[in-house]
Amino acid sequence: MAESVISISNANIYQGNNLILQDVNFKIEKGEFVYLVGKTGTGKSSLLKTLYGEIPLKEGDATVVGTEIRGLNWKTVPFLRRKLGVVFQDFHLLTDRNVYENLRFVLRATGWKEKHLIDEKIHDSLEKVGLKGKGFKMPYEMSGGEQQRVDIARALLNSPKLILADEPTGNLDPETSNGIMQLLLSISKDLGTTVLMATHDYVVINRYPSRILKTELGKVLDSDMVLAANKSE
Ligand SMILES: Nc1ncnc2c1ncn2[C@@H]1O[C@H](COP(=O)(O)OP(=O)(O)OP(=O)(O)O)[C@@H](O)[C@H]1O
Repeated sequence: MAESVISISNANIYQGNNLILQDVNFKIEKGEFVYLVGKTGTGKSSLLKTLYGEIPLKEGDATVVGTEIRGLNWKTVPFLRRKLGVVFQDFHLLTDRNVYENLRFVLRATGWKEKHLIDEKIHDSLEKVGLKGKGFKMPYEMSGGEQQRVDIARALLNSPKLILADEPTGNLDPETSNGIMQLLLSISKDLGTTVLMATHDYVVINRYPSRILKTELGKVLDSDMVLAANKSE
């Protein structure tokens, strides 16, 4: 039987007291690449934040890379964060330190202490995103595309089984977006990493078609379910 990396059932997603998404049900298996689309304000980020433990899950159940999301607290969230990587639209890099120090900061915060292991992980991650030897660069010395690659390198540091990406190409020109998409797709294909990626970019989706989850009218719709329903008609 396939191994679900994300399994969410009967979940209601809130922002504070506001119900944003109702009765959310889907599974994502190991190695899948899935888009999350939907009009602005329909809850894509809220869903991702719930999956990485930034918004508490109050109703329903979800298991993400083997961790039960309901009932997570500030003590248990770091265990979840070590098993997944998050990629943001606006990179979230620390602007006062170079790339190496940005990555080292995350490794230290997730419990790594030995310098040679830290150096090895940073080297490997930068190599995977095509930035080998660029650890000395300051974020402001890099293009948007390069900063997004650093953000992805940071997400890869702990060899995660899952990457949650929130509009990772949202601030990039089409050619740079294309490079970032190819990188994310190769991470999914070559490393077997599951990727759930929120996007507005239908050019990207048409170029690299894959399963789509869509937030609409307070629900999450699943292209796999639509295909299955059409087949059985
Ligand atoms: N911190 C917050 N506090 C209260 N409400 C919020 C907060 N962040 C978002 N919301 C509200 O939650 C709803 C869903 O927002 P969310 O950011 O999840 O949508 P989205 O689909 O990711 O939008 P976008 O495509 O613009 O990023 C919106 O109505 C938004 O106004």
